[in-house]
Amino acid sequence: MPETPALFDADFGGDGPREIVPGAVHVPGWLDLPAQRWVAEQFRSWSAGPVPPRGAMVRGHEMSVRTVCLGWHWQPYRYTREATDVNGHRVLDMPDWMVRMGRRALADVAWSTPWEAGRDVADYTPDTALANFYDENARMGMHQDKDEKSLAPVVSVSVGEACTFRFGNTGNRNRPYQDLTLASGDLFVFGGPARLAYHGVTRILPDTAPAGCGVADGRINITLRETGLDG
Ligand SMILES: O=C(O)CCC(=O)C(=O)O
Ligand SMILES: [Fe+2]
Repeated sequence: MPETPALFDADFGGDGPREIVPGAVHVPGWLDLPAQRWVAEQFRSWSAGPVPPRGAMVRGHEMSVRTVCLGWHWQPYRYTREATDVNGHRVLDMPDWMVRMGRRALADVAWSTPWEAGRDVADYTPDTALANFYDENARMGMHQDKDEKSLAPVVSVSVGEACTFRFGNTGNRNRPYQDLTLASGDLFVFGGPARLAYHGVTRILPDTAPAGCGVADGRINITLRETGLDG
């Protein structure tokens, strides 16, 4: 009798979920064009304030990626309600649609690893979103998302130009890693054994934004996270 293929076999085919390593799943084309345009429009409205996108200062260097945060403001290496490293204003609230989007994402990748006793997809409640903008020269070095107290999965969506996304291991920023293309509309989820894997963006692929995605130049990426913080 032939073996039943596992859900995330490499030959799962087409544009379905692909497991990159255990706990990390890529879903190409998860958002359709109208949804991508809508996300791009939301990004533009957040950028109008109260806290504008900024390149965070990391060890004395301004990041080439510009970030605007919702719910909680991230700065190296903590979360605050006020953007004390920008203009001191409180960031916008986390929109409900993002919580729904996060739950939908976990459901669509059939997330089944509890990150805490009794916690699962139905009560995934991301309370911060880091919305990044990459121009064609922006990069993000290999790092771990480890300023959250919660080990709930990170849900990432991208709109605009594609990038080369490097997803590595939990031990260090070097090999083994895999380079994959994250294109407009793609979903990427990492949690469980991959939650603290090093990852980064090595380059933006010019002229790859699909017509009608709402972003002509550059790339928007939004990561939803649970901070595990109170108040
Ligand atoms: O742009 C991406 O796809 C990844 C962003 C990221 O790793 C982060 O914001 O921590
Ligand atoms: Fe990250």
